[in-house]
Parts: sequence; C-alpha cells; structure tokens
Amino acid sequence: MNSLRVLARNMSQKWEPLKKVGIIGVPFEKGQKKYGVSIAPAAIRSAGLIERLKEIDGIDVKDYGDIDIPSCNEPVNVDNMAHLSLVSACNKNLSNKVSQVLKDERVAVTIGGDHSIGVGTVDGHYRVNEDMILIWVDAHADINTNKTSDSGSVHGMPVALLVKELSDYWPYLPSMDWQIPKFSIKNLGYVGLRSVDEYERLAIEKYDVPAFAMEDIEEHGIQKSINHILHRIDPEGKKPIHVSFDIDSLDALEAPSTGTPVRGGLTLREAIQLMEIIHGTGRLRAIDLVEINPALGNDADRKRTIDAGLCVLRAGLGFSRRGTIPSGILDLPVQTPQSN
Ligand SMILES: NC(=[NH2+])NCCC[C@H](N)C(=O)O
Ligand SMILES: [Mn+2]
Ligand SMILES: [Mn+2]
Repeated sequence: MNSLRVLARNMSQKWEPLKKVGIIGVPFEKGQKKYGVSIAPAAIRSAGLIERLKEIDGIDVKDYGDIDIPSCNEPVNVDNMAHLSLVSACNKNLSNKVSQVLKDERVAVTIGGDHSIGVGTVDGHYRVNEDMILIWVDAHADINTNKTSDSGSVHGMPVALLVKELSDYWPYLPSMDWQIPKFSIKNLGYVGLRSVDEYERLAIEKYDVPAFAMEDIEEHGIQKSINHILHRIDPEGKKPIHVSFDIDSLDALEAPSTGTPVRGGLTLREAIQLMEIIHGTGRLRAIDLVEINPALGNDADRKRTIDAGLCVLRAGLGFSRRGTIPSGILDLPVQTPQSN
C-alpha cells in the first residue's frame, strides 16, 4: 500500500474486528526434518475447523483450500539450508494467496505446515499492509541464518529471512529472488520464548526487539506483556497486526504433538487471553497456526494439540468465553400454556 493510502486510512479508520475470515491450508513440512506437520491442515479441518469457527458470533468463514505444494524442483545448494528451493516455491505461492485473502477484506488464517511458511504469510501481508506489525508467539525465536543455525532447518530461520536489517547477513539465495526483505525488525515482538540460540539472543539485543520470554511473562503476566509489546512497536495503535502462532509456544502438556516441544511454556489460558486482547484491538489481520504435528504422540495427544490450536484461533477471531446472546432475540423464551 502506498504511504498516502496508509495515511488516509490512519486518519479515517476506526478499527473494528474484521468478521470475515479466509482459511488457507499449507501442507508443507520441508522446513524441518520430521514427518507429519504436512498432514496438519487435513487433520485440523476434519477436527471441525470450519464448524468451530462458524460458532463465533457474526462470523463469515471462507475456505480457500490448500495452496499448491511443489513436490520436486531444481535443487539449489546453499550451505546449511535444507530444501531451500522447495521452501521458496511453497512460500511464493503462499505469499500470493495471503495477499489475495487480505485484498478480499478477510482475516488471513493460515494453517501450516512448519514455521518456514511464516516467510510467505508475512511477505503476503506486507505487500498489502506495509505498516503491519508482527507478533511471533513461539518457544523459539526463529531468527537464525544459515551461518548461525545448528540444525540447518529453515523453520528456525523465517524471521531472519524476512527482516531487512538482517539481509546483509545472508549469502545470495538462489530461488528466493521473489522475496525482498522489506519488513523492519522494529515492527516485531516476541511472546513465549524459552529456547533461544546464542546468535538469536545477540540479534534480539542488537536490535532491541521487545521479547517476552517465559520469565518476563511470569513477572508481568500475559496482559501487561502483550500490551507493552503493542505499545512499544505501535504507540498510537494504528497498525494492522499479524500473529504468527507456533503451537510449541504452549507448554508441552497443552500441545504435545509438535516437532520441537519445550516444557515450561504458556498455558492455554494465557494463549487464549493473549489472542482475546489482540482481537480486542480490532486490528488483527492475519494469524498463522503452525507446527502442529498429528503424527507425533498418541490419539489423546493429537486431539489435545489440535483442540488447543482451535481454541487459539477462536479467541483471536472473537469467540467470547462469556458467551453471546442469540442474535435478534431480546428476552428469555416464555412458556406457552400446554393444551392438555
Ligand atoms: N519453528 C520452530 N519450531 N523452530 C525451532 C527452531 C529450533 C532451533 N532454534 C533451530 O534453529 O533449528
Ligand atoms: Mn517457530
Ligand atoms: Mn517453535
């Protein structure tokens, strides 16, 4: 969006939660090493994704289906970066789809997939709303480069690929020409961190990113933590919000079916409250739900993890734990006298 349009919107727009939602499935798992995260969109849909979202008062849900995932293509060789060409091709399609959903004036809800797909969702969002801010809810910071990563898995690198301030720390990445990192790290905040690699910590401190690790959340509570972040990166409360929610931000007891679980995480109640607060700003425009791996754990684990993800989405999209009044009805039903 050009800056004049942004200015016009900021002057005229009173933010209201968007009641229209577009679902995008991304059955992609090449950003990490374990089988299973690619079957999450199907598993979450069959657990009742659309139906449970439709229970939210006044909501309009459109399913855009799954994006095309390339199965093989010309491999490119970049040191310590596995499957880069596939990651790149998937994200290119995804970026276009997210832009389309946002242009349709719907909240873009992307169901992953591993967290490497954050490159496509944020890129697609940025292309529509250049003033967007990004809340990365995760046990991990996902801000490694191929030089600092121990794993070589791209799901630990999406933030570093996205932010312009780190572009000089990358080599030339063949196949990634479509993605120009323009998003500023100044518009990023973290919630839930508890497994941060050394160079990731260095990047967070160098750029003074508001990063609420679990100890900070313990100290301040989830409400003050998210309000602090939102105020730090957008003091006037004018910018569209993108939440990239990695299910491993939740405690491993709440979400066991995930590839890189870390104990001591957010309770589901904290995550719900976080999403309710962000919903309450009226500015939430994109949610990613990633790293659910239905192939890990037993039936109960799978069910608990998917259900936790659905609770997070519902909270972000306006479901109220207080309950809602039936629409158009003003009083309790009276009893009609019985005939016999
Ligand atoms: N999206 C995730 N679950 N990321 C885990 C990343 C773990 C580790 N920091 C790495 O770079 O490999
Ligand atoms: Mn992640
Ligand atoms: Mn993670």
